[in-house]
Amino acid sequence: MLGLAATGPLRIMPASPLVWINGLHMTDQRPIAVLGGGSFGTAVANLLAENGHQVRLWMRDPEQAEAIRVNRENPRYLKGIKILPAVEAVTDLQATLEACDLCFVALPSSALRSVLVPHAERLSGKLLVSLTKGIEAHTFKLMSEILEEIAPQARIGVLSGPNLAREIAEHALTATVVASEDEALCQQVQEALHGRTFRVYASADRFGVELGGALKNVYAIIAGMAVALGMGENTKSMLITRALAEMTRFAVNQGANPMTFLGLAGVGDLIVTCSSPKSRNYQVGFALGQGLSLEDAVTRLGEVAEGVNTLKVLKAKAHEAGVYMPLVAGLHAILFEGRTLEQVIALLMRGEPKTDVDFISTSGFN
Ligand SMILES: NC(=O)C1=CN([C@@H]2O[C@H](COP(=O)(O)OP(=O)(O)OC[C@H]3O[C@@H](n4cnc5c(N)ncnc54)[C@H](OP(=O)(O)O)[C@@H]3O)[C@@H](O)[C@H]2O)C=CC1
Ligand SMILES: O=C(CO)COP(=O)(O)O
Repeated sequence: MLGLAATGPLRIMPASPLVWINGLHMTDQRPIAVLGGGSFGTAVANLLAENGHQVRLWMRDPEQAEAIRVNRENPRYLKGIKILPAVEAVTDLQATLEACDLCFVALPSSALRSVLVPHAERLSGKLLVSLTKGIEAHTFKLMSEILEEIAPQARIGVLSGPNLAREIAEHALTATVVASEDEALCQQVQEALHGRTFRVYASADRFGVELGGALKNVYAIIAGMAVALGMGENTKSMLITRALAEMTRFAVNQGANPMTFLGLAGVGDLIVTCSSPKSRNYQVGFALGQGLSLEDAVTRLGEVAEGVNTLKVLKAKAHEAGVYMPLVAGLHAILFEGRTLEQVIALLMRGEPKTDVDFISTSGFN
């Protein structure tokens, strides 16, 4: 059986069912796995299928898999989008991992570890690419760090950028970033996903790219809240710009490259998530701004909004690291410390004067 672990340069040609090895094309291409049958997993599975790949879309719920098999649609998470015939909805994770070498992981951050730990041995030597934009509670680990811990013999990367699942599925022109220290992995992911409407850039800053995707969710909650409260465009612009300053300041403190935050996975993803009512984190913020409790806002959404958990762990980590993050502290105070919005706004606006662009310098944590 031919696999990605074969020796020599290996290229998966886009829009072709052929695998190229050392200049020869072969037809027994291994399928690609997408783990997680939510909106993003489904959208990425369709992209891969459009490029000529056989895809195993793994999900835990047999009823949802059956619905996809019968109706060629994911009615719960991506209603109205036709799922291509090359996407096979499956529920046997062991068989999926045995069949595939390249695996995209689109599970919620709360589930990734528990789903994959029982299969740790099977992950050895595979290419594992996390699509998940979250941080593990208690450990503050990013998803690729968890993958690395579970499967030290695997090759690890992340994919992140301004990538609303529905827009990808509807073929809005979209760009993203694959990030890994493993250049060959980046190239393989680019070739597998690059297509007519989806462009994939590469980066070696896996930590920065992944952190950007996780952090921006918190600010999207704030942006949604601001819109629900009828705040203007000046406010939105101030929020996004100061959010970028704050997240970059934190990321630099943690060892990321600040330049990454000027790219698609930094400011790009921050803009789309803070501007679009299609973002689930924005929707949670909007509901909070309408007066719903956090619990009701999350229940009404019924989908993953990673920013809520990220807020909790980020507030604690920023405190521990001594990084100034007033927006994170303010949202945390409203959601978990019983402060009112008015109190927090007053505190933020009347804080001591600061310098504008201060966050690139590792010494200027103000
Ligand atoms: N949607 C988007 O636009 C984008 C999402 N992402 C990231 O992708 C990740 C997944 O989000 P998304 O696809 O949107 O999520 P959705 O809310 O659309 O779907 C969640 C999926 O996760 C499954 N799931 C939940 N818990 C478990 C578990 N314990 N074991 C197995 N499967 C589980 C759900 O299955 P079930 O129905 O059985 O509960 C469902 O298939 C998130 O980290 C998100 O930040 C990244 C970029 C864009
Ligand atoms: O990450 C996303 C867009 O890039 C999706 O954001 P939400 O999880 O808030 O929907």
